[in-house]
Amino acid sequence: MSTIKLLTTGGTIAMSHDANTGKVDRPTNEVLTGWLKGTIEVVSEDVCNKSSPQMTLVELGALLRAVKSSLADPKIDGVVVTHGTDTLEETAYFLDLQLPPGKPVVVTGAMKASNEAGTDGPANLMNAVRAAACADSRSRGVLVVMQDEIHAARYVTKMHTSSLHAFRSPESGPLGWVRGEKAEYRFSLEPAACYPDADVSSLSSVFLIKAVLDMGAEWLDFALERGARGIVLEAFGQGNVPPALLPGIRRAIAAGVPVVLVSRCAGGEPQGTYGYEGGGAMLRELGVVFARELSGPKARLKLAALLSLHADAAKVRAAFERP
Ligand SMILES: NC(=O)C[C@H](N)C(=O)O
Repeated sequence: MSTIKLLTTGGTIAMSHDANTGKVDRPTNEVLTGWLKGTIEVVSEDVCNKSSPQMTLVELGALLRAVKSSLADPKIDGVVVTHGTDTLEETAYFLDLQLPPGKPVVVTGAMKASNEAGTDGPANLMNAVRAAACADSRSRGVLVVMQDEIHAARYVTKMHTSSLHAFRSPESGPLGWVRGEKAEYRFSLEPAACYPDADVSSLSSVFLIKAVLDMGAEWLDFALERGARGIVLEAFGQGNVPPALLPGIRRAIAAGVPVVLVSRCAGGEPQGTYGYEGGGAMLRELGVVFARELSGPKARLKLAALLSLHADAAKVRAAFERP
């Protein structure tokens, strides 16, 4: 029988709904071990007990250490992390960036509290444990299991505020499904670069700025004044911004602050297609780095990881141009 390490961090999967106040609160990770009794060998450890908007680099650091030491234990075949869904995709990608290929690591959560009718927590947890116990889940990067779908941390995103089918991968679709007791994969990903020695502690100095219609360069200037070490720009469509942003982008690049561009669109990759003022072709010429399929929050994590490794402009570009 496989042995899976369950690392709990809180979130709705560990919360209950209070009928008197109508609030979902009071995380208690014990509920998780109760659901799993007798189904598979699971050893659990509470890393923290927070809702996911409250997660910080302190908890992420503790989680990474707990995952690494679990993976190093020869008795452990795979790891499942339970997490609140709001920032689940960031934590899953944070782990993905730093864990080399090997034993499965699966992140899951729930959209409904543990005592709500139709709660998805038990099924999500069961499926995550099954996926982690499956040898075919090895070396696929960190996986996210919600419902019976298996997603890549690199692509998955929370697309709905409350639906049980909130997690989707608009660019790739799920990699596979948990059917019965087994994980079945339909697609494989190109292996992504991994940065085991990275340290994302500079994350707060990597600013994420969203392009909106008729905006000016103030947010870029604000970021530079606040000592930004990197800027991720969530641009329109194929990678275009309002022309008024251009002076701010030029100032950032001249100051040695990398500007990494992602798209506001949930699917597709930004490209240097348009040659007009503010278009992607012009941004490329200015030295803006295009981040392929990553979302803004994930590109921010990757840029912080690269900065911690003292990556220069050429290395930042090369790292974002491949998965
Ligand atoms: N469904 C959830 O887990 C949402 C909750 N606010 C959290 O992220 O902790």
